[in-house]
Amino acid sequence: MTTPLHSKRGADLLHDPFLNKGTAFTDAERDAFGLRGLLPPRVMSQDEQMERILPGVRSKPSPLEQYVYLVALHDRNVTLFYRLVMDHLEELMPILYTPTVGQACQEFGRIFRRSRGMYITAADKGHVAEVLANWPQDDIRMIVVTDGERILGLGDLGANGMGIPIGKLTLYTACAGVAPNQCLPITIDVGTNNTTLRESHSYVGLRQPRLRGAEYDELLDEFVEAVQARFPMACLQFEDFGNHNAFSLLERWRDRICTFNDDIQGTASVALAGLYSAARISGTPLRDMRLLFLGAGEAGIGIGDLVVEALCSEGLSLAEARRHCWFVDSKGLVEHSRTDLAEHKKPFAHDHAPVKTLLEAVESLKPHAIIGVSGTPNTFTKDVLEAMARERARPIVLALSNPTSKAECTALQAYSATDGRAIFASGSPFAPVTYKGKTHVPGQGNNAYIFPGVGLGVTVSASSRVTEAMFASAARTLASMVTDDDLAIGRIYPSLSRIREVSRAIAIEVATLAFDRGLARVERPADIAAAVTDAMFEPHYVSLI
Ligand SMILES: O=C([O-])CC(=O)C(=O)O
Ligand SMILES: [Mg+2]
Repeated sequence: MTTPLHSKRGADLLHDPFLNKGTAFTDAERDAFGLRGLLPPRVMSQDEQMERILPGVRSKPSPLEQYVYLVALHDRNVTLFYRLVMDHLEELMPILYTPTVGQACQEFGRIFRRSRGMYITAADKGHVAEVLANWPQDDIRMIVVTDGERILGLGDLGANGMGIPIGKLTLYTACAGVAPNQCLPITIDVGTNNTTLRESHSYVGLRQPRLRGAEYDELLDEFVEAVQARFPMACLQFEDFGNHNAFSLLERWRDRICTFNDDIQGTASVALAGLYSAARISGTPLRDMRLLFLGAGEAGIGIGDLVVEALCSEGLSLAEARRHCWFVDSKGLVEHSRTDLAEHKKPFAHDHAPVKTLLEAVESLKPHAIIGVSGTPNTFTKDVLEAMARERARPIVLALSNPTSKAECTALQAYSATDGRAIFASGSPFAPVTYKGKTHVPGQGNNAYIFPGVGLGVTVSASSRVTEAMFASAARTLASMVTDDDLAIGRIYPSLSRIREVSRAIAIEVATLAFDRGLARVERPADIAAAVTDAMFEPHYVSLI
């Protein structure tokens, strides 16, 4: 008699999405686990199941309906879900991630079926540890947490923001093979200031205004400490917090626990990689580029800081490096005479006369790149793009705001206003554009190229910190995987079809850094690359007997 790998039988087994195989349970498993009669008789292979499921997804009339269908598949059979997603990543990523995940958050209450992840609320203050104790798995390695205040570029969606941690963790597994049962999405519900949402009948969160100030800080402190106690090996990723809290939480915790902020650091890393690739096309190296950001929030300042770090490592002084980065926020150019600047913008306030608009800033500064991180669509107007095209042979245009509806311009707008000369990438996917007989393939400058690999490297090494050096290294690794063929079609990132390869390469670099810097909490393996590969989850059914 072999001992079963778990104690579940019968209907309990079928209803456990991590163990369930549906019609793929073998005859021997059906006999051993009391499944006889509970399943239709034909035993199917995973390939045969895929042949049934994929047309099912494709037959749905809208991306949101496809999302709902895929979530239902995940709820009953996690292995088959990941097999499907991994084999059809380019097709399904826009459903499970940006842009559709944005709509899924907006409609979260309406499409809500089975709960996933955890909700910690303002009402749990003083009891957060007890709530976390309710999670059924102990060995959690990756947590993505949001408080829903700034979901993509869509603003305050309160507890409905849960779609984002779920979507990010889906990519951890699909793109990097972080084990799905070691992932935990968490929403901290401190209320919402979105009154329309709060009053709507389908809203799932607390119906109260957001906690602010000391009460918020105390709850978050309690949360982080409770996470450390309950899941000491977990990496805690902050996602889609409002600017103020995002910066202050990162400052508070980055040197004390294993944590990072994806919107600040992950986005920075993917943008830096894109600039390295764009330099290969334009012939102007990063150290000679002037960058103009639209938006001076998490993404903008995060990118600025990482660019500065990269330039300093090339020998520039801090002051010189900062002068490569200019920012326009909602009040105009960030410059010395401004008295209204938030702390995080001040290092980038240079000497310049006041300028009100992006167009004037482009005309005055003649940047090599404009980087849209404002969450405001249609801000890279025809005038702005034409001004870029006048000054630069190959203007770099990064419209990074998500979802697609918030992009600063479309791919077609970028190419047509610059006579096809723009080096364009966007946060959310755009289809290829054929302009004057040439087909341009926009790259997706999304932190999805970065965080899964960083997370895998951190888990394999059980790193106690996530460092800036890891994001700089991830950017270099990502850029090194961009081929001349990619650049020839205008794509400054590798094809999404290579994202597992990319994530694996990043993970190896990140884990190596953790071991080299003494941050790892496990013994150094003889072969780090092999250890990373071994750690990657594969969505194959394992025999239960
Ligand atoms: O989720 C994404 O697509 C990228 C991101 O972090 C954001 O826009 O907040
Ligand atoms: Mg985000």
